[in-house]
Amino acid sequence: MSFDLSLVKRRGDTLIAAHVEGGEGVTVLFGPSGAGKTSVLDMVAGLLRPDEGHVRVDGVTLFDRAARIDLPPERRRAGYVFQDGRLFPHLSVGANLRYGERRAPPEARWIGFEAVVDLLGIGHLLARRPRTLSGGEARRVAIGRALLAAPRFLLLDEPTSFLDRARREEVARAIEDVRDRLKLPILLVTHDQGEAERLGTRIVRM
Ligand SMILES: Nc1ncnc2c1ncn2[C@@H]1O[C@H](COP(=O)(O)OP(=O)(O)OP(=O)(O)O)[C@@H](O)[C@H]1O
Repeated sequence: MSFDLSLVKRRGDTLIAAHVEGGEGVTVLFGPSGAGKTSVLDMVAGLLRPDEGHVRVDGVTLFDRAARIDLPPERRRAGYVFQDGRLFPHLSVGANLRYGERRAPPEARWIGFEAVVDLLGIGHLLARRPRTLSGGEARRVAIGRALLAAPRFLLLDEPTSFLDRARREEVARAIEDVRDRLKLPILLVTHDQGEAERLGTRIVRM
């Protein structure tokens, strides 16, 4: 089992609740704007504290309110790809990727620079600055940077939003490759039904 989540959080007037028991592959959080999908990713990453519940990934407890366990984000080892990518604008693509790699403790590294570059097809972009990339290229680089930090699991927040059809296809294929070749547990947020069905091994409605 990969994700075992039971989360309750009140934010303003909204009560966010999510229950996920997933196997391998991609678990999709699907639902309308404001349902709390990004908040769930933040709780799994350790950026937002749930009011109740637990977060377990591959049998490791990252948070358990009752047992008073609350690992800090850096010990959870999430590869969190935010909706806007958040590449460093002043660094080249290659330097953005190397930044991810430096965050990984050497003994934890399980994938190398060349393997990530090949998997995501970004070798021709290494010298470029983020502002010169297309939306799809930037998303693939952000996924690459997250992978190089040797995550135990990936959190992808609306990875194809604000992209045109061709770029959506490019990013969806990259996620399929990560899913099928790396066997990393992935929690992915979308409000696009087609994308949920295409990428999700299972869909959790919120
Ligand atoms: N910092 C905050 N303080 C108070 N309420 C917040 C805060 N951030 C988000 N919320 C509220 O929490 C709820 C869930 O927000 P969240 O961003 O997790 O939803 P979402 O499903 O990811 O939405 P979207 O698809 O629009 O990104 C919303 O009602 C939102 O208004």
